Amino acid sequence: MFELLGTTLPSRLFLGTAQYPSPAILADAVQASGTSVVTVSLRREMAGGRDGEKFWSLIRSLGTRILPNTAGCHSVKEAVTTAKMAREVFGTSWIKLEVIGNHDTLQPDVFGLVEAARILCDDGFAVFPYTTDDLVVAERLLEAGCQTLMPWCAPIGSALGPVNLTALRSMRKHFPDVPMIVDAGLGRPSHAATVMELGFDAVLLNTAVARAADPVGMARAFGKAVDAGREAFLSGMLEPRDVAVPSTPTIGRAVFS
Ligand SMILES: CC(=O)[C@@H](O)[C@H](O)COP(=O)(O)O
Repeated sequence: MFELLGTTLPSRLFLGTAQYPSPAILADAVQASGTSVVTVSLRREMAGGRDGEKFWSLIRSLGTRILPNTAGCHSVKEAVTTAKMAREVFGTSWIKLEVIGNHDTLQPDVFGLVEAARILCDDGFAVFPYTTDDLVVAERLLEAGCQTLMPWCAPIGSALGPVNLTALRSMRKHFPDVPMIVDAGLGRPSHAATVMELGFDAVLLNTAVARAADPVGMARAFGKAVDAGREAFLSGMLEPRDVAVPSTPTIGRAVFS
């Protein structure tokens, strides 16, 4: 169980809803993963000309909490407007805030992010900011009113996994009480387990499941990896050592002469 902003979530895996081969596979993947939160891009789905209301109904029918996002927004104004539309469409004040600053890396524009976060927090939103692993930016987001952080793992869609474990470790250490969901760039279940072992509260991913050869199987695998990583974190892992330490007793060995 995961207590997040006064809500109890049964799973620590958040799943994106884009790029699945079909709506039926999306629904099956969500179920197989055990996720309790799905994120949906208002702007991208509308721009894609999907059958709007039909897609929103499918999302609502999944039985999970919905975390709308501002994916595809490149300015503060665009992100704020999209967040307000999402609040109306889905009846939630939760918003995953993305303000993209670079076309190639899809890196967040951290200046615009802080500005948009402040506007939305002041307007009563619970803002989940998609950010880098920069500690100063994280401080500014918290000062702006965010109660959660979503540090990146790697560029969106890259499947690279945690490219800067040292920075992620440092984020966790500096903000031990802030719920942190590692977002984007996870490619394999082992990546999810790795960040959960560091003590992060949850992970959010999309591409690695939606574009897998078998999205339903991959969704299930990610669900298990998130649980395994969390349990390992809670169980107290050994620190790696440079020297060998026998794992079987060395006293009382049989002597052959
Ligand atoms: C769906 C969504 O919100 C993505 O923008 C998110 O950041 C996931 O990234 P991946 O697709 O790399 O998992």
